[in-house]
Amino acid sequence: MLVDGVTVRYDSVLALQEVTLALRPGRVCGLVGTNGSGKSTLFKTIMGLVRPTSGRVTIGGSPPAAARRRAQVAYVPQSEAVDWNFPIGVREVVMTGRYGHQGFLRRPRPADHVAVDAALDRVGMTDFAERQIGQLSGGQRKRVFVARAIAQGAPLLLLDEPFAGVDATTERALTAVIRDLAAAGHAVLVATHDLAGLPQLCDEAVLLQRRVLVHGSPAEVLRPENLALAFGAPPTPSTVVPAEGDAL
Ligand SMILES: Nc1ncnc2c1ncn2[C@@H]1O[C@H](COP(=O)(O)OP(=O)(O)OP(=O)(O)O)[C@@H](O)[C@H]1O
Repeated sequence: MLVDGVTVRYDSVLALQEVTLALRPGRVCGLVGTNGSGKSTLFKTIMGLVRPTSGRVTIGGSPPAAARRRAQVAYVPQSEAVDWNFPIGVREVVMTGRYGHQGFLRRPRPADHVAVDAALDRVGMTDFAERQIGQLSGGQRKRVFVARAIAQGAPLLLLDEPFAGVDATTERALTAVIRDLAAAGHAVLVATHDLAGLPQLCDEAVLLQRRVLVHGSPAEVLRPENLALAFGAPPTPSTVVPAEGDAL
């Protein structure tokens, strides 16, 4: 996946400026920045939901819309972007990740059910498969949407703040799932505000502030002078260094 010199404007707001980023199979790239720094806009642009003012995105050499039609990219949006009152069960949500595999009639085949069961199992949500999504906790909802992305089997996974509002156990579990997906050859871009968790989660990270301030190893991104560039003031050490013995 290549984001090549992408600039995005919403009327008078310059949300992204000349952003260039390549994601490679088998690697997790963290996306870090303040509120409003353009992270969600970058995801939406990669998905083809927002059109760049200039520059372009290619996924496997194709434009985003074509990549989406071929189920080449899976997107887990921020929770606020989902209508939780929509009457749909957990299993059905995960099955929507299989649409790209089901042809025009969208009739699930045995392989689709196998993929959905495996994905639910992978995120520890098998026991909740028949629940309505509106009856789940915030952390359980995150797991369901990650399961949908897993079931889709897309080479490129985009996760917008999967750890927002989840407890430490769920964050560890989701981190392990994301690492496994990379080990299986997926390219993963994950937005997170959890700086302390970056070294466990990512192979590389990007500091975004409308443009790419730094792109490097987690350790490089976490250098105080780099964080000061993005966040304005040096963060306290506890936000940078994982606590000793914290086996995330
Ligand atoms: N549809 C829109 N119309 C106008 N401006 C928008 C729109 N969506 C986002 N913006 C603006 O673009 C900028 C980037 O927003 P974006 O949602 O991409 O940031 P973010 O890094 O995802 O923030 P957060 O961490 O709060 O989710 C912000 O200034 C925001 O107000």
